[in-house]
Amino acid sequence: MEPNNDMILDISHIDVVFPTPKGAFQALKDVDLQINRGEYISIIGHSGCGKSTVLNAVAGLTETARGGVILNGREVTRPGPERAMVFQNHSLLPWLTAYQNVELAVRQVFGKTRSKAEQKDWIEHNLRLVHMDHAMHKRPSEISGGMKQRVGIARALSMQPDILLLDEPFGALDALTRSSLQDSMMEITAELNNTVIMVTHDVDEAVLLSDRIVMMTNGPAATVGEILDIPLPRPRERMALVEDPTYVHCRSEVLRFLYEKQRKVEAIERGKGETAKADARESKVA
Ligand SMILES: Nc1ncnc2c1ncn2[C@@H]1O[C@H](COP(=O)(O)OP(=O)(O)OP(=O)(O)O)[C@@H](O)[C@H]1O
Repeated sequence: MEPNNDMILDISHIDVVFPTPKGAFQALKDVDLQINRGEYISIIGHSGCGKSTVLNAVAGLTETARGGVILNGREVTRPGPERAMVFQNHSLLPWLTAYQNVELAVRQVFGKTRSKAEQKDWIEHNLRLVHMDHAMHKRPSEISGGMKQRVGIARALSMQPDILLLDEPFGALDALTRSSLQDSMMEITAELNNTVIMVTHDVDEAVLLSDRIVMMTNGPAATVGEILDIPLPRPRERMALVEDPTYVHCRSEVLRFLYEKQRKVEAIERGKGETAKADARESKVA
C-alpha cells in the first residue's frame, strides 16, 4: 500500500477497557481511523456508544488496552497542547476575564518563545477570530453561553494545536447561537486549515461541517460502523444546502445508519424480554 503522507493522526486498532465494580467493561473494540491534515471529522453514534472515549484516547486522557494513537508519527501517552480540547460545558476559569483565560494557554505554550507584546497580539488575534474582541475583558459570568464557548474555542486555537478535539461543543446552545458558532467554525477552519475531530449528536451539524462522518456502532465494544464522505464543496451555505441533493443524500445516509442501529437495540431488548418471559413460564411449570 502507498504511504499516506497527508496523514496526521492514526488511531490504530484501539481497544479501551474500563475497570468497574462489576468487572472490566470494554467500551471500544478495534477502533481504527486515519485522519489527514486539514480534515474535519465528525463522530456520531447513539448515546453512550463511546464517542467521547475515542476523543479522550486521542487527548491522552484515557489509556488504550490495545493498539495506539499516533500523532505526527509519535505515540500519544499523555495530554499535550498539540491536542487542544473544547468541551460542551465551557471550562473557563470564572475569576479570569476572557482575555486572561486565553492568556493562560498562550503563556503555557508560547511563554518562553514569544515576547509579552507578541503574546498580547496573539491573544487578541484569537479572540478576534471568534468575534469576541469586543468582550475580551468580561468575566464568564458576564457573557452568554455561546460567548463562553467562543472563548473556549479561542483558547484552544491559541495553542496552535496540531489537532482540535471538540466534544459536543455546541450541544448546550440554543438553535440560533449554535448556527452562528457553526458558521464561525467553518470560517475559522477555512482560514487556518485546522484538523478537527468533533463529537456530535446533531446530524445536520455533522453534514454541514464535516469532510467525513464516522458512524459508530452501539456499545459495549463499540467500533467504527461506517464512514461517510461528504463531497459538498466549500464554502458551504446552510440555507443553500437544504435542498441540495448531495446534502439530502448524506443526511439520510446518517439517519439510516442510526435508525438501523436503534432497531437492532430494540430487537435485542425485545429478545431479552421474550427470554425473561420464557424463563418465568418455565420456572412456574417447574
Ligand atoms: N471512566 C469510566 N469508567 C467506566 N465506564 C466508563 C467510563 N467512561 C465511559 N464509560 C462507559 O463507556 C461507554 C462509552 O462512554 P462515552 O462517554 O464515550 O459515550 P458517548 O458516546 O460519548 O456518550 P454520550 O453521547 O452520551 O455523551 C459508556 O457505556 C460509559 O458508561
